[in-house]
Formats: sequence, structure tokens, C-alpha cells
Amino acid sequence: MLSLPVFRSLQLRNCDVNHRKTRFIVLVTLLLIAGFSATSLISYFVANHALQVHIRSNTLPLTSDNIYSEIQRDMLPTIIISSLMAQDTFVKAWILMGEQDSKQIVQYLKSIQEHYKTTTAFFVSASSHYYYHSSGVLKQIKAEDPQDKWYFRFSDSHDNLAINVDIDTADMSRTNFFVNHKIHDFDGRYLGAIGVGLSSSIVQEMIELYQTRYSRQVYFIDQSGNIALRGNYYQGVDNIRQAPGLSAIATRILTSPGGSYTYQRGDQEVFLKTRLIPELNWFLLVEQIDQTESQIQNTLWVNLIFSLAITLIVLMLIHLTISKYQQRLENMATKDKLTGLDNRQIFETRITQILRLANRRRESLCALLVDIDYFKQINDQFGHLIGDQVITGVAHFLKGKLRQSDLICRWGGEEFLILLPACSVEQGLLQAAKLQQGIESQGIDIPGKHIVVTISIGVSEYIYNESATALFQRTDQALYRAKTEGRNRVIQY
Ligand SMILES: Nc1nc2c(ncn2[C@@H]2O[C@H](COP(=O)(O)OP(=O)(O)OP(=O)(O)O)[C@@H](O)[C@H]2O)c(=O)[nH]1
Repeated sequence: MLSLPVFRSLQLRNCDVNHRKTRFIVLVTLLLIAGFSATSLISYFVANHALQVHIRSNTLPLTSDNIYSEIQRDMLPTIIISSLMAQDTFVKAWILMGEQDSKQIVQYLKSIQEHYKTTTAFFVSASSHYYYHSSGVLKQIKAEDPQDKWYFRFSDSHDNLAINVDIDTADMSRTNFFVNHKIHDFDGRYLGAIGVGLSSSIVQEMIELYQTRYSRQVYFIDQSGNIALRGNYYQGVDNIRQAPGLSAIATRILTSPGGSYTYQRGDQEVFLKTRLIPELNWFLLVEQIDQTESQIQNTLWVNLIFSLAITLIVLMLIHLTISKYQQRLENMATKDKLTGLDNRQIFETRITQILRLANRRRESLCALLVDIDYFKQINDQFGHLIGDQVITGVAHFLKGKLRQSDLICRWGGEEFLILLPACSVEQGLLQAAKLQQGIESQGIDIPGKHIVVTISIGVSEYIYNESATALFQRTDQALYRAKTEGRNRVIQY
């Protein structure tokens, strides 16, 4: 018979197993979280860096090249027209002939404007200072007129070509993108400035188109860093030397024909690609705000949520698997393998609780010790396997006749112990008689056989404050008497 310390040790072992299980699950959780977080964060930083490098070294230069090609396509024709006008022999001859008939040059400028669909076409004479326009002779320019300063600045410069954005002399309400070309006679003497102009709104529309097409900010600066051309939505200052962030790299931008930069505008990081456009003598600036971080941050969150979901699934699977195996181990430790009844070890733990309850409530309790009669003969006659089936059959029979609250366990080889809580000895004897007579009349049916089986039962009533061992001993003595008095009977202690 097992003593109380053994059962206490069973309970402790159970506690220990649960503790280890929790520790294992916590450890796996930490490992999974650490692993997933580390891989997600590493991927985040690597992707962020790779994307930034990609934008700086591929996307932005490609955009800049594309925009440059588009500028050449969209604006260079205007430059070429001005250049052709400056080489025109009719124009040179007309000037050299003393600018006789102004209608001729006006007609010429008108046909240029109409044919090439420019906004304006003009010629300013170096000798007469007349401003000829497609609509007539507009005025005589004067060095002191601020509006005419462009001409004298251009005449004094060494450049043959100058582009500027200025108020249209023919229509003061309009700003034009002027392409001015110097015109020389056949001996290289300076004759004046000739060229065409496009409405700056057309040029702005072009820039906005580039911006929308490439989702970048596009603008032009002249050699001094002044914003020469920009889209309508440009919100920066007039010179890059005054722009926060940009001012620090302004000199580098203006002294290099092209480059890639990164600068900080407020809390945003901006990628910048610059390139000199020799035909305009301007720099093209293409900017992109670094949004890689926020895009990749979203991916990081998705990754982490996925990782969390996977961690939870893995933990659930681990919990279920461990619980299943724990349940199986518990069954192995607490159940009798042959009959499926509780085994003797676990039964005694329950007995302690039941006896305590009976003591507290002052309730009666009966113990029945059941033994199959002449079981050795059954084994000898039918073999051990049939013997096993008889034990199982008796166990099922007994279990089937008990209440939900009654307890039964396999006590030994062919012995069963039954506890009947809240049961007087009279009721216990009645129940024992029912079991003994029931099995005798019913026997045990196994496939192909009917075996007549009888049982002997010892019955004893629990005495308050009595130990479980004392109760078992008395019940055992009653059973012994049932055996010695002829078997197949119920004897009360
Ligand atoms: N088949 C089988 N036999 C078992 C098992 N456990 C014990 N036995 C056998 O059961 C027999 C019990 O024999 P005994 O203790 O002499 O008792 P008995 O033959 O039933 O005689 P009484 O109890 O005096 O009526 C022994 O031969 C054991 O080997 C078991 O799990 N399976």
C-alpha cells in the first residue's frame, strides 16, 4: 500500500512539470520574438539603405537624364530658331542696308513667330537701338530704362546666347522665357540681339509636367544660384544660398557640372541631383524627398505583425502538443492501462480529500474491496489474454453500476477498491450485494465466449478521523473473511 508522502510527491511532480512547461513556453516566446525582431530590423535597415542608394545612384540620375532629354526636345528648338535667325543673311543685309524699311523686318519676325508658334519674336539693333517686334517697332531702348537692362548686359557679355525670364516688352502683363542670340555682320561686327520668346507659363507647364511625370521637384537655377525657372507650386526661396539645408551645399552645386547630394529640409531628408545644361547655361535641379523610410517602416510593421501572428500560432501549437503529451503522461501515471480505471497511486490522493470532506461534513462513507473468485483457474483454463479481458469486463461492469460520485480503482491484480461517499453501511451492503449478484447472473461476455464469474466483496464503514490505511485494512479483513467463508458473497467488517 502507498503512503501519503508518495502522493504528495506525485502532486509536486505535477507542479514541477507545469512550471517547466511555462518556462519552456516563455523561453520559446522570447527566442521567437528576438529572432523575428532581429531579422525584421536587419531587413528594415538593409532595405532602407539599399533603397536610398538606389534612389541616389539610379532613380534620380535617370530622372535627371530623362528630364534633360525632354528639355532638349521641348526647349532646344527655341534656341535653334534664335540661332538660325542670328545667321539669317536677309536680316544681316537689312541691318547693313541701314534698317531702311521696318515693315520688312517686322514681316520677317511675324512669319517666324507664326511659323514656329512662339509667343514673341524680336530684334534689337545695336546701332539704332530700335526694338523691332512681330507687331511693329515697339520702342527705342535706353540704357537707363531698367526694363532694357537685359540688352546692355547681354551686349557687354562674351556670350553669344543668353536666356532670361523677363517681362514681355510687347505685353507688360506677360512674363516670357527669352532666348537672345547675338547677331554679327559678315566681318564679325556686332549688329544687335535677335531671338524668340515663349510665354513663361508654357515653360512652367512643361516643368510641372516633368514634375508630375516623374513625381520629383524640378527647377532651374542660373550660375549665381537664382531660381531661374520653376513650377507654380515651388515654395522655396529665390536663391539656393538662402535655402535652409541647400545653402550649405550651394557652392558645391554651382561649381560642379553635376552631382548627387543629400540635404536636410526641416525634418525631411532630400535627395538632390544637379546637372549643368550648357545650352541654357543653367543648372537643372531634381529633388526627391526621402520617403523610403516611411514605406519600409510600413513593411516593417507588416513583418512584425506577421511575426507576432506566427509566434502566437507556434506557441499555440507548442502548448497544444505539450498539453496533449502531458495529458498522455498523466493518464499513464494515473490510469490503469488494462482497465482504464484510476490506478492505485492516484486513487489514494483522492481518498485523502474524500475522507477529509466526509470528516468535515460528518457524512458516512463506505469502502468495498472486490476480488474475482478463483481467477487463477480462469487464467489457467482460458489463458492470460482471456484473463485480462475478464478483468476488464468486471471493471466495466462495476463502473457501470456506480454513481458519478463513487470512486473505483484497480487495487491489485484482480482486485478493485470502491469508495461510496455519502453512503451508510446498509446502503453500501445493498450496493455490494447488487454487484455480487449482478456479476454472477450476468457473467462476462468476450468474443466467442461466455465466462461465469463470481466476486467476493469486503465492506466497511468509515469511522471519523480514521486513517485511510486503517479503513483499507478493515475492508481487506472483511474480504478475507468473504473468501474464507466460501467466496461469492458480501461480508461486512
Ligand atoms: N490475466 C491476468 N492475470 C493476473 C493479472 N494480475 C494477477 N493475475 C493473476 O491472478 C491470479 C490471482 O490468483 P490468486 O491470488 O491465487 O487468487 P484466485 O485464484 O483468484 O483465488 P481466490 O482469490 O482465493 O479466489 C494469479 O494467478 C495472478 O497471476 C492480470 O493483470 N492479468
